[in-house]
Amino acid sequence: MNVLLIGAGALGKLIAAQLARSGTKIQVLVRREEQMKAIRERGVCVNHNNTTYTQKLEVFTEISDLTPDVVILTVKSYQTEEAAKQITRLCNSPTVLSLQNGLGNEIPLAKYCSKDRIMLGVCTHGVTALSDTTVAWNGVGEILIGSKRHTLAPSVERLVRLLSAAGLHARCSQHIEEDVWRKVLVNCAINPLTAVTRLKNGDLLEREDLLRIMRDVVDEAVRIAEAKGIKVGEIWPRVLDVCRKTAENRSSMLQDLEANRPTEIDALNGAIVKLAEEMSYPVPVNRTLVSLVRTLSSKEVI
Ligand SMILES: NC(=O)C1=CN([C@@H]2O[C@H](COP(=O)(O)OP(=O)(O)OC[C@H]3O[C@@H](n4cnc5c(N)ncnc54)[C@H](OP(=O)(O)O)[C@@H]3O)[C@@H](O)[C@H]2O)C=CC1
Ligand SMILES: CC(C)(CO)C(=O)C(=O)O
Repeated sequence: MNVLLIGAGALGKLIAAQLARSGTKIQVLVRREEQMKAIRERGVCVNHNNTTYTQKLEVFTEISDLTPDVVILTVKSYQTEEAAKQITRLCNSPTVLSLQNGLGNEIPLAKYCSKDRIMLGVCTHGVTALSDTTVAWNGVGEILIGSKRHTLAPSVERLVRLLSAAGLHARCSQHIEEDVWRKVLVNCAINPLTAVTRLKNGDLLEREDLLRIMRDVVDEAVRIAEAKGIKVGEIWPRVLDVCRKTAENRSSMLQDLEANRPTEIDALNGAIVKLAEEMSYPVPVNRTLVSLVRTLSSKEVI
């Protein structure tokens, strides 16, 4: 099976390196010549559990001659459309797996790829990019893969086996929409609040006032999920558990703000607000956090 991965950031480099190391044929599409040259020269270096390995990778900036069976998308949610357009330039019609966080990544994908070939994934590994060629794999998690249409493309079970053989703990999910929502709800509770306060995830647990805000974020967002017919179950204990297990983390949204990069707020709390508007449900706490994060990430704020 040929796999093409688009986006060699933190998560992409880890997945590509682990797959290549375990013998899967994987090609990687990046968008900068500079990164392509660096990976061709030095390979990708993965730091994990006080050990380091380096893996050579096939890397390109041009997609046109490739014929992958599966495309794995590991760009940020706001980069999906640009990446999806590139998929149309492939010679074939592969299965496309989004491993991105957030709601609605499949919408721009569906403009360019057939819906029955779009698969969604939920990834709970924790990876930080240290450079264009180096990542730190800080948290071992798992990858769930499924389809909103409940029918898995034939290549998916094979991909799940390859990801598992690569040490990435993958499995198929029959309820991927619920799984995506559960992760989104946790990210909605933790990410914007850590971004606004500049606290680590674990610090949120120390403050009653912040816990109350998180609880309100979750309650509002769970109502939206339920109104959409998504059964998410108990989310609050999950939020507390993730805060405890990732206590020393600076959330991805906080890191994005500090590095002056766009954040994924629109695919998280922003998506909740959008759905709430469509249904005329009030979500004041989510709305406030979206405004604060957007303001902080606008160029005018120092
Ligand atoms: N990091 C993690 O631990 C986890 C991340 N996720 C999710 O995975 C997604 C990716 O996250 P992460 O890896 O951290 O993000 P990064 O910003 O580190 O990586 C995104 C990469 O995509 C590249 N890219 C963007 N557009 C294109 C394009 N059109 N063609 C080729 N490459 C492109 C970027 O290139 P450039 O460098 O040139 O900007 C960048 O290298 C997000 O949705 C995130 O929420 C989910 C679970 C865990
Ligand atoms: C789970 C959590 C909150 C870990 O930091 C995360 O996914 C993120 O930072 O985006």
